[in-house]
Amino acid sequence: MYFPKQTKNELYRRLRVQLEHLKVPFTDDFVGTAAKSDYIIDAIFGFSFSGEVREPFPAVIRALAEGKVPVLAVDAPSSWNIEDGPPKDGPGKGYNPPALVSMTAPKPLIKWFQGRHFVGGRFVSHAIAEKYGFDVPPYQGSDQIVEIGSHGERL
Ligand SMILES: NC(=O)C1=CN([C@@H]2O[C@H](COP(=O)(O)OP(=O)(O)OC[C@H]3O[C@@H](n4cnc5c(N)ncnc54)[C@H](OP(=O)(O)O)[C@@H]3O)[C@@H](O)[C@H]2O)[C@H](O)CC1
Repeated sequence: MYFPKQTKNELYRRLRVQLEHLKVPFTDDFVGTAAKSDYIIDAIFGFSFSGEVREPFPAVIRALAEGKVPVLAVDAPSSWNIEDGPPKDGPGKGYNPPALVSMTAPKPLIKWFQGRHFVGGRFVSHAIAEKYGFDVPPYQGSDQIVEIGSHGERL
């Protein structure tokens, strides 16, 4: 777990405590640890991301973009704008990870995404989906994710 910046958000503080109790190892060296990893989950930036990538993240985003280790991004490849998609320059230029999982519903940036796309969030009821105007994808059996194609079809 690379978690360089503590936020005041109580949920993230609790997440850290939970991971420590589970003995999940933490690292300050993202680039070195990433190079030795089999897989990376990118859940750094989502809705809150705006502007240029600030320290200490440029090297992290560059390593994600240029590394050979496969990445699964959560909601947004970090450095992408939720509405406008991938950055035209900066450390995230050219970053298009092989897989993305959209929590609850895909975000507008999905238009630019070229890898495998999954939707997760089976906890959303049909009533809530109807209220906010999105489709609940066809989850199979007890699956918590479903793979969705570029035209919204189940794969
Ligand atoms: N937020 C949610 O409800 C959910 C988020 N999910 C996933 O979690 C990650 C992170 O999502 P995000 O919403 O972006 O999280 P935070 O509000 O904690 O913000 C993270 C930090 O981002 C920093 N930030 C913003 N812009 C920049 C920038 N240009 N350079 C560097 N750092 C930046 C911001 O720092 P500040 O200094 O501005 O405080 C925050 O600390 C993501 O993967 C989401 O998809 C879950 O999916 C569920 C719901």
